[in-house]
Amino acid sequence: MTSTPLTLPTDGITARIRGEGATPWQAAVDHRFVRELLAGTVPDDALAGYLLQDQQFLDGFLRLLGQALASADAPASRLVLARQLGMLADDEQGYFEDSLAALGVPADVRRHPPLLGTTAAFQTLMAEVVASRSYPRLLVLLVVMEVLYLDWGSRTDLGEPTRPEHLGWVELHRGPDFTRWCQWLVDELERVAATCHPAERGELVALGVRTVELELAFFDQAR
Ligand SMILES: Cc1ncc(CN)c(N)n1
Repeated sequence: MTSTPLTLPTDGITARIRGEGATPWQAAVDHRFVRELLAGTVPDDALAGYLLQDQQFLDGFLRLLGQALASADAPASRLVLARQLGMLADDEQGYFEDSLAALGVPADVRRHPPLLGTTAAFQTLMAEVVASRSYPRLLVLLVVMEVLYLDWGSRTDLGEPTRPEHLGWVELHRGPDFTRWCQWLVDELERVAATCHPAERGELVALGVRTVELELAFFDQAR
């Protein structure tokens, strides 16, 4: 269940983050919300509540990606990040709009959703890392946020949902394009972290584990 469709160097920083954050990582990938989403049994109010929070998370995530683009040390990296930003603005934002409408969330709630505690904590963490402009730190957050989602999205042992609101969220987090993006993020973090001082690598691992813990809390908040 903790396997990943990615190739991770066994002695790399990604493996260290996954190792030191193994308990919350595994709990998130096997969360009740994930199991019900993949089985197609998640209650509408739980999914709507989660999506209202995640749409606010997306705004911080876009800033994170935008700062990574600005901080990247190579033009080729900027192009990869720019393509992903475009995908999120089109496909992911479109999914939110269609699904929140299909779930019957009133327009005024969609416009002014409540901001819950873990979402606010995520926004604070993302803002802190954006302000640092540190490409390795930005990559740590992106790797955890994306690879953890790839890990649950790639599970095949929990069923296959049929409703578009369920399947759409799964499809955004699995498959060849998302896997390629996650592998690129991992490779980029490994490349950049290899040039960091060992003490800085230790700080990056701690930042990664803190992010894993917030991912678990985000699912707990939903269900
Ligand atoms: C909370 C959270 N973490 C990660 C992802 C994947 N981009 C997400 N949509 N939401």
